Amino acid sequence: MTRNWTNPLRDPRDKRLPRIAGPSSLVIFGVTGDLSRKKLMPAIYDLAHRGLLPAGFSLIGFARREWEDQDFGEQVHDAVAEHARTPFRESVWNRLAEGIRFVQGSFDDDDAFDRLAQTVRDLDTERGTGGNTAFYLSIPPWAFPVVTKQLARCGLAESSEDVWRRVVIEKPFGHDLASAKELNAIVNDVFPEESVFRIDHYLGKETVQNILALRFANQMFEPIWNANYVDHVQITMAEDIGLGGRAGYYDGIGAARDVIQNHLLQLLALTAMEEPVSFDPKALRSEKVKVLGATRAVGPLDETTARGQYSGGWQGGKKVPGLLQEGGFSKDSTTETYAAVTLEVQNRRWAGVPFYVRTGKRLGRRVTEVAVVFKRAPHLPFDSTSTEELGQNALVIRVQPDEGVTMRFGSKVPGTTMEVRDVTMDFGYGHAFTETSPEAYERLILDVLLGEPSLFPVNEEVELSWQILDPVLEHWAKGGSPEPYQPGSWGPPSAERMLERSGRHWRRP
Ligand SMILES: NC(=O)C1=CN([C@@H]2O[C@H](COP(=O)(O)OP(=O)(O)OC[C@H]3O[C@@H](n4cnc5c(N)ncnc54)[C@H](OP(=O)(O)O)[C@@H]3O)[C@@H](O)[C@H]2O)C=CC1
Ligand SMILES: O=C1O[C@H](COP(=O)(O)O)[C@@H](O)[C@H](O)[C@H]1O
Repeated sequence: MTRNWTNPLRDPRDKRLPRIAGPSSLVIFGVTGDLSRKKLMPAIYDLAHRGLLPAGFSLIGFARREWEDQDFGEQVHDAVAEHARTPFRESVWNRLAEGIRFVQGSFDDDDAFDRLAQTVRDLDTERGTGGNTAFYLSIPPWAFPVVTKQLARCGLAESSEDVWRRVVIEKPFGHDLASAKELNAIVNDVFPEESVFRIDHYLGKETVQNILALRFANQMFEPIWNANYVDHVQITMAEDIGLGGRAGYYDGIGAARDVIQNHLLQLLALTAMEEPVSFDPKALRSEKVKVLGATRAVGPLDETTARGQYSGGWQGGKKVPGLLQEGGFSKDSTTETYAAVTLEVQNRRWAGVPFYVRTGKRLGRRVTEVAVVFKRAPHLPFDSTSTEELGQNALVIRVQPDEGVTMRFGSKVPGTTMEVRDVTMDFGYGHAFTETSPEAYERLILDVLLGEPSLFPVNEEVELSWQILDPVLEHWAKGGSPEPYQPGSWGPPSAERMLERSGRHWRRP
């Protein structure tokens, strides 16, 4: 017997309200993993709490542990208690718990997948899920093909007119262009492209979606959003945490594959693309494909890129290990934890404008931002001493943690002389809105259940992103070890030199 989750106060005709998913269940592979515990299970609870899950919604965990449904339920409970964003409500939890099931097995275990297929059928009968099922592959990238093939073998990948089946694949999708193409072929052999949801959780962030609103809902930015006015763009994703506990995934992958190939190139695409004719998923993706197709890494690569690895030292008053001392990393690992690349979008709008992208672990602070830095005014009718403290105008999209937008420009310093100094004007989500942002995974899981594809990159985007990055990765592969950098710093010295060569500097956000 299932109960309805829908909020009776909601008017289904109100277009501003999020849609509620139809009858369905979600299977998570890798439920004992970091992502599932910190993000996926809490996001499902948050969706339930907001009344956005359908009656009879069911959650199936698949993992190697010898668990019963109840043990898995306890794991979900603990993850929710620790990481959910909405308050814990017994009534919400009880309804969610009714639909929690667990299937024990490993990826090469045919019997386990057959049991999974039976569980999906049982849930349709018991809870009215309609057999509609999304399979979330929150597992190491090497396992994407094997799990996809298992789903095909046991008939779980087959949709029909009445029943949908969707697969959600985490990143990184492949480790270079050739392997991404191979993986796409395997996945598309099993699931039609419209049933494949490749996750890039940055696209689920409000502040990232706001890039398009900022650019295309306003008149004042677009006229100057081009090479005539923009000097360069800096895209930064800095983290202060290290990689303790993540060696199994990260060693051999590194910062560029982990983050630049996906999140940062998506940020670049949204910043640089042309206006889509509509917000229809096809129109949106086609503009992203065009801009990624025009993007190249600029050389000579030993001057225009930088690659580093954090060493041991002091960070925030605490002694922290270097990457080579973190558990599970090989003692001679050449995996980079810092990567910076110079890119150019080779079209009329952006010709000659460098896009500098960088990411790193154990940096000075956690911050993600897109900074569009403008050219200097062609003429300054002031004494040179009056403008000593005037920098370049900039528009900074603050993705996180202090979400908002900053505009930097020169202003007269109050007083009897004409002195101009940089000031900033801020828009902050916390001040401007009473509404809270859903967590990225919450939005994306809901979109999967709704079959709404706009926020998921298509295979062409993934492949073009590898095409951009591959020459850099090949160059680095020839070059030996990454350069060490101090924890709490802003990366290796080569990253500073990379910009200094053109008289520019990285921002210190
Ligand atoms: N963690 C994060 O912050 C983010 C992760 N991602 C992506 O999410 C995915 C998962 O990452 P993460 O959670 O960190 O990885 P973890 O290493 O923490 O988890 C991997 C999961 O896969 C399971 N697993 C591994 N091998 C098998 C097998 N042979 N049979 C059954 N289960 C198996 C593990 O089970 P067991 O416990 O039995 O080993 C575990 O549950 C990756 O693709 C990653 O790129 C994306 C964005 C952020
Ligand atoms: O995809 C990833 O993202 C996280 C950072 O996510 P954020 O939303 O907190 O910015 C990063 O730590 C991880 O290495 C990477 O796989």
